[in-house]
Amino acid sequence: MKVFVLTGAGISAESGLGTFRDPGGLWRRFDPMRLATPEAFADEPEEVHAFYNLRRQGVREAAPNAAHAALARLEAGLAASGGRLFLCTQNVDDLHERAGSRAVIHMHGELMRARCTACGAGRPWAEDLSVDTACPACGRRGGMRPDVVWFGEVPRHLEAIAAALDESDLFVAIGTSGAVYPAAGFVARAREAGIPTHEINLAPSDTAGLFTEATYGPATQAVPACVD
Ligand SMILES: CC(C)NC(=O)[C@H](Cc1c[nH]c2ccccc12)NC(=O)[C@H](CCCC/N=C(/NCCC(=O)O)S[C@H]1O[C@H](COP(=O)(O)OP(=O)(O)OC[C@H]2O[C@@H](n3cnc4c(N)ncnc43)[C@H](O)[C@@H]2O)[C@@H](O)[C@H]1O)NC(=O)OCc1ccccc1
Repeated sequence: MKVFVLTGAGISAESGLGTFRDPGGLWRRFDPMRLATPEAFADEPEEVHAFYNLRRQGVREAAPNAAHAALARLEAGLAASGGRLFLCTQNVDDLHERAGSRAVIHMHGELMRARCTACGAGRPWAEDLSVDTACPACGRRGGMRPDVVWFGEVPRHLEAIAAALDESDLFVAIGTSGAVYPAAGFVARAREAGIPTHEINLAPSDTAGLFTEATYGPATQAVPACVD
């Protein structure tokens, strides 16, 4: 059995990491166009660094929850039975890995990594960034940025994602509102290919109508219930 799982901010909500669009969500409190675009970084780098330093601190202090752990078990179980889990996340936190998941595709990048816009070198990065931070590779200051995908930038691994999606036997979306593309378009692609689709979410998402099955409830209860 080949299972494709797409996760969003909802799977990390019960680990204390805010979602984006829910009441009190990040994009309800901050303007994404002023913080999560390359233009914003060019205009107000210190403001963007302050925003991501705050979120990076939140990720350091968070712990994976029962939903992350259930997916790590599913990965091992499918591998043991000759199948495969393809775990694609929109999340920039590292809670899937810290729960024991081995193969995690971060289509929107990783907050615990930084990249130099001058030489392109990327590396793990757990501390704050600022305009004075020097790139350990080329030494240039002011070019280090969070290694995440901002609005208007091309998401990562799109070819591998499309290939895995097309050959999967089941598509599952967990904790995502279906508001951001191209990720929000995956369920339609799976449906067009005749692949069964299952939504696991606190409430119906913007693309709820495209799923053949749905389980609604907190991820820490719904995901283990579906996996075990
Ligand atoms: C706003 C939207 C309309 N805009 C877009 O989609 C744009 C533009 C666009 C492109 N195509 C379009 C088509 C139509 C319209 C617009 C577009 N897309 C882009 O710019 C993308 C880049 C988008 C990536 C931006 N970066 C993020 N994050 C990283 C940074 C950062 O984190 O700061 S997006 C960010 O928001 C996205 C959505 O958030 P969710 O994870 O779904 O979270 P949300 O809060 O919305 O929902 C939470 C859900 O969980 C549920 N929930 C809550 N608690 C729980 C709980 N306890 N248990 C279970 N569920 C729970 C809730 O009910 C809710 O449903 C995530 O992807 C997340 O990564 N790039 C691109 O298109 O490049 C070109 C291209 C594309 C393909 C090929 C070639 C070229």
